[in-house]
Amino acid sequence: MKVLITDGIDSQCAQILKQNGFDVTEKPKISKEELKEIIGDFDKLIVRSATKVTSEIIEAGKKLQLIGRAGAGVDNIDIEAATRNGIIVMNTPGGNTISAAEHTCAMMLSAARLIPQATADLKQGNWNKTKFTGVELEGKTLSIIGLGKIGREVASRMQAFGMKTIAYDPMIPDEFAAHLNIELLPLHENFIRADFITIHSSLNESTRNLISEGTFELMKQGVIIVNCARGGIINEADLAEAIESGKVRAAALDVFETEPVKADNPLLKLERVIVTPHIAASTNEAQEKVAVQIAEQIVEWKRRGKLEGAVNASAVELAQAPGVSAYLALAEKLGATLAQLAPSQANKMTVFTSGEFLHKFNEVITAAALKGFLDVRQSKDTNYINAFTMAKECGIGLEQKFEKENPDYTNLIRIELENGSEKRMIGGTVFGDKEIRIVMIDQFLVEFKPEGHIIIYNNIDKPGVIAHVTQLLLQHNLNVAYVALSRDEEKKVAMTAIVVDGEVSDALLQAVSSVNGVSSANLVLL
Ligand SMILES: NC(=O)c1ccc[n+]([C@@H]2O[C@H](COP(=O)([O-])OP(=O)(O)OC[C@H]3O[C@@H](n4cnc5c(N)ncnc54)[C@H](O)[C@@H]3O)[C@@H](O)[C@H]2O)c1
Ligand SMILES: O=C(O)[C@H](O)COP(=O)(O)O
Repeated sequence: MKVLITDGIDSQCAQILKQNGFDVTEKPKISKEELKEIIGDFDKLIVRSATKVTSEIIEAGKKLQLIGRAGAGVDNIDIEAATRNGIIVMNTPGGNTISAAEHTCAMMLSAARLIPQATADLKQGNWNKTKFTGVELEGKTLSIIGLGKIGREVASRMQAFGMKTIAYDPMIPDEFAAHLNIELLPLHENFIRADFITIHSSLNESTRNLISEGTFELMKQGVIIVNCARGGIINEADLAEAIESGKVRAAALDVFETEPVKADNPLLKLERVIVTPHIAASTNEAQEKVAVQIAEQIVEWKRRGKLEGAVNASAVELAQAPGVSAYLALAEKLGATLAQLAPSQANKMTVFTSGEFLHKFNEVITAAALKGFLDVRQSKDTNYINAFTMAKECGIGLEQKFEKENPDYTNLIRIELENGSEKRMIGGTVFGDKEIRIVMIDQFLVEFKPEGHIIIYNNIDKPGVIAHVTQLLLQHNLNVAYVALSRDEEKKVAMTAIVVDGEVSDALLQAVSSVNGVSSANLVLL
């Protein structure tokens, strides 16, 4: 319950958290050295864009469970490192959308009409009416790169100015854009057709340097460019050149490759560039909204386990769906059982789900199976956030498959683990709401509750084997809770799972393995 708040986050954030029993420390101007030194004491960190939550900070945050971003962009947080360490990263979608959209429109109008330059000039005592001749927006084509929450708000506002809106966003369907009166076009066509371009995508590997030397060549002479999304999406050196050459008439920038922007940045020296210091979200309204939103999201998560705004925890979000928890418990047990049955070198896992209900939970079921498996196989903590990264780091190849209906079970989870030629398989289901059962191991159909100390062995199907084994259990004073027997009549082999009421010693397991006809005996602890 210890939360560290850095950057200037509205006081309502701390207030709400304190009212809900959190122990809050506010350090608005913390250095990266101090952050590294103290982060180990906190389980939650809340930031805006100034604090760089690097992998170094994340590794130092031994108790960290959650990094909250009071805002939209999470590019100042090393999501990969957070995910590897099982830490939830959440932002506040929508909290500052309107402010950012309004700022973008203001920047576009200012760039078109040279308002900041004219203001500065007039304040110096001049009266230059011709120097500040601008361009109209009416009838011009505006290209929106990134048609997310802010992009859409900008579109509707600029349509009111009579602009034609086109856009590029690989995640948005044509019909959705058409419904907003926006024509979705390939990226290069946006560049070719636009009179104005505004950027509203996140900064990611596909958008870094999205606008650079080669793309300026495609653009119309005299295009106006606005970036209130993220520095790094437009290559600053190339933009400076394009402005100097006249290709770009004007640029309006709220964000920069390096922030705070350095005084010698060539863009700052260009008359046709207008700039603001990353303030698109800096309104009283937006700051209140994101502060309250992040605090409430954290309280909801802690109080009711409800996860909202997480950017790296889709499996955790799915795990909250009604009816799925018993299947997750089952998947963990199946993973843990397989980890104890299969040879240690086995490294290719396939998780099969069948049944209509399980279809949409494939991902979280796989995360649960991996958690169960890795909890047994390795010492690091695994959770639904880092399960996939952990599996990759352990060299486990992973496949998820959805099978057709199983004739015997409405919903079934099966996991296969392979090691070259050898393959082990385990399957289970849930009876009613919460009765979890293992129902198959390899080719054998069984049925037992995966709980406690379980001896599982294969044997030649002949008289006397079970009698011999139960004799050994008696000698070790062990009560049998449950026995599940199954056989492969064709191959004349059998499999037995015996749930016992106490601990199984190595000596007993060795003795069971040595019983005539038993080919392998394993102890499974669940
Ligand atoms: N300057 C500021 O103060 C300020 C304020 C708020 C948001 N932002 C930034 O604005 C951006 C948009 O925020 P939002 O809330 O609308 O986010 P959003 O997630 O709603 O929208 C982002 C959109 O970008 C799209 N996208 C991803 N990769 C793309 C690509 N290669 N090409 C085109 N589109 C791509 C996504 O599909 C998504 O629709 C973010 O970068 C955010 O950090 C800046
Ligand atoms: O992504 C965002 O939300 C904006 O860039 C705002 O950043 P800020 O919270 O540092 O103003």
